Amino acid sequence: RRVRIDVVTIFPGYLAPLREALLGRAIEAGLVELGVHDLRDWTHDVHQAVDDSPYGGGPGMVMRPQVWGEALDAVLAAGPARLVVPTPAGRPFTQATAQAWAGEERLVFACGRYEGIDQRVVDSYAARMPVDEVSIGDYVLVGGEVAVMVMVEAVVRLLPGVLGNPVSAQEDSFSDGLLEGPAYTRPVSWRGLDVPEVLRSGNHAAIARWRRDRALERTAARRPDLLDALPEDALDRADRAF
Ligand SMILES: Nc1cc(-c2ccc3cc[nH]c3c2)n[nH]1
Repeated sequence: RRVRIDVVTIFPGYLAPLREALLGRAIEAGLVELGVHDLRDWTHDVHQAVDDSPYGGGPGMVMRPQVWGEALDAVLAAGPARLVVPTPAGRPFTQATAQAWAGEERLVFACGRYEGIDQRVVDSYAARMPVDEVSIGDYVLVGGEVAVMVMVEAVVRLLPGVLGNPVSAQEDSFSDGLLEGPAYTRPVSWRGLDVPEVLRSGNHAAIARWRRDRALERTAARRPDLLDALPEDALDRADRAF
């Protein structure tokens, strides 16, 4: 199954890293198609204006609906898709979102800049296709491009054939609801710090127990919200020590 991803932005160069490394190889292997489009290609004025002052006043500029409408109509002409608009005001983008989108045939990302895109763009497309306004976290970026990079990477790594060892995609930090614990490799002693004995014991039950304990400990310390979100039966008696 291949996914077609299109991105519309006024800074197409910002998306260039998507063609590097793992994702670049996935594109070359035909596992995913990526199209990056310059919003200004759909302007008609000499200044290629994509923004204008906000109705109701306030700081900054808002991106004009007409230009976005022509760009998205053109990009969407290739077939039905899910439209994704990054915004700090969006629903949280999570691993579950990435999993869901990995099953889509087409994703179109609209990268805003300035104070964002005229709301009528989202409203008009939401009438005829799935439109998701999503946030990648509670911090404010200057535009949607970085958020799109994050989301594209999170989605594409889940596609069959993209990751060398697909199991790691299943055993993500968030797949059992806990954070990933610490990892170690050679040398056994480094700058006076030793690898925990249990990991070199060959006792796989003890190793599994130790790893779960470290994951629980870390989750309790850093993300108690994830612990609270665990289903009732997720923690056994040994787990409840944390
Ligand atoms: N999670 C998150 C998204 C954004 C974002 C997304 C689009 C635009 C357009 C202009 N500023 C933007 C900021 N910041 N933080």
